[in-house]
Amino acid sequence: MSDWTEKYRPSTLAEVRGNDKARDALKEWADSWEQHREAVIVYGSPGIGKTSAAHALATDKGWPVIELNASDQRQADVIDKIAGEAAQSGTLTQGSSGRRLVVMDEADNFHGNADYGGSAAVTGVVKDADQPMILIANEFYDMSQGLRNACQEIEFRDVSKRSIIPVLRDVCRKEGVEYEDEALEAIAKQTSGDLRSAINDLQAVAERADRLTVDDVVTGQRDTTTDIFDFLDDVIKKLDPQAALEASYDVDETPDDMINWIEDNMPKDYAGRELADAYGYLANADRWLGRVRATQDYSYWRYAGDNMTAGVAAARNEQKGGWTRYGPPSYWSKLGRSRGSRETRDSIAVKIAEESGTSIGTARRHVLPFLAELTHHCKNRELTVRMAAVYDLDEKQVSFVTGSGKTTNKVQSIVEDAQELREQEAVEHSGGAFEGATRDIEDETSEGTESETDVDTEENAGAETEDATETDDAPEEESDDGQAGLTDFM
Ligand SMILES: Nc1ncnc2c1ncn2[C@@H]1O[C@H](COP(=O)(O)OP(=O)(O)OP(=O)(O)O)[C@@H](O)[C@H]1O
Repeated sequence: MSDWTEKYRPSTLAEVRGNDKARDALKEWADSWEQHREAVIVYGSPGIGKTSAAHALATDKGWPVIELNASDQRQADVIDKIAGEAAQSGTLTQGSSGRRLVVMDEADNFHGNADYGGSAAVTGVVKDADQPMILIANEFYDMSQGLRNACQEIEFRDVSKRSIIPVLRDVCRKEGVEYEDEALEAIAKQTSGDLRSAINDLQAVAERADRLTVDDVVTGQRDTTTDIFDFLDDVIKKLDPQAALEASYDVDETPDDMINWIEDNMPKDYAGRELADAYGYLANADRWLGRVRATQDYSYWRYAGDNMTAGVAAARNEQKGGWTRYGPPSYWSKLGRSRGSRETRDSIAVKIAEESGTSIGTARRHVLPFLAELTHHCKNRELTVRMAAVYDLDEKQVSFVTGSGKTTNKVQSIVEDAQELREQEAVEHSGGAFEGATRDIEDETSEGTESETDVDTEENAGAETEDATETDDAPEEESDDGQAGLTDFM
């Protein structure tokens, strides 16, 4: 079955749903471009129609599109060249007033890239561009001030449930899928504003059931991983190195996530020499990913990709068959997929760091996976409540750590109980149960290296040292007052 989000991508602005004001503003920007000649930043959450709107606008105006992608067009000269071409071909073309619409995706990915001249180069291009240019971004304030000042801005908001449901209904009718209204409601609700995910979920459920019912939707988890399972089977068992590499282009995972999937599943089929060789390739891939993080030069992704796909396939030296139960990488499956989940993760790490006196990096890399394991699906409710209380976590954060749905009563009631516990403890003044435990982890694991700088801002670093001294006064074990410390549950 083809991808419904592509099949039903709006082709004209009129088909872009739920963002009428933004849509009109975009049209107005384009119509008046000859007068103001400014670029525009279109920003908002993923999957709400920003890219679609840009392309639909181009169709409506009869402007051919030139696409720039921030992750592979990092260096100033590449950007200059392409923008130059856009400008040039524009003046040579007949019809459509010779205009080209330059669309730059992921325009907020340039930040912190000063060494490469990324942000400055884009700002330069934006100022000099002789063509209408749309920059698409998730986070407006992740872009440099210079860039923001040089552009107009249009915010796309999350698509409301009220706008999502008719889109889903339409797709069902066109696909001849029968549905319960409640099923569509449930999909719209669980994807909170992200229309692309809603359509994806709809398709996933429709592939399993003849008639969509609420039960199908509620029991069927978000089915975004089907592809990766097929892909794992291909890389690990079937394809030659070249084909394995090519197969990876169709998988909707970043190399950072993909390596975790491969690393966790490959040993289920590989053994001995081939296992050792495959790990060698994964180690190479990991080194390249490290270089990407250090330099923000995303062109290195391809070397990481080569190693983790073609390399792993090349390490295979005997026929593989049968069916293997692949699984999502334990902890990583919950992380890093999107900016949203990274932000949630980092917000939790900050709280852990503040409470426990660890660094934010340690909190994220070592404490958080540990908490995730212990509170998995809130099975140990008491412990989950304590965790939520100690770190003052909200529903979103609890659901992130435990992997339980945020809207379930379970998570809500845990957060309520945690709140109560906090209030009680404020009265009793009895210190955090997790402090000793997280400090132990810090002691065992801290290597002092901090290559990721995304959340470790100076402000946070300040908080870190302050809290570290506080924690030193805290007792190592906390169980004597009847409140179990984290270590007591292990
Ligand atoms: N407002 C919308 N109206 C109609 N369809 C939409 C809308 N938003 C999203 N979609 C559907 O979701 C798909 C993805 O949307 P699109 O790529 O435009 O989102 P985006 O906001 O640009 O996301 P990203 O920031 O991840 O690129 C579209 O192909 C379309 O099927």
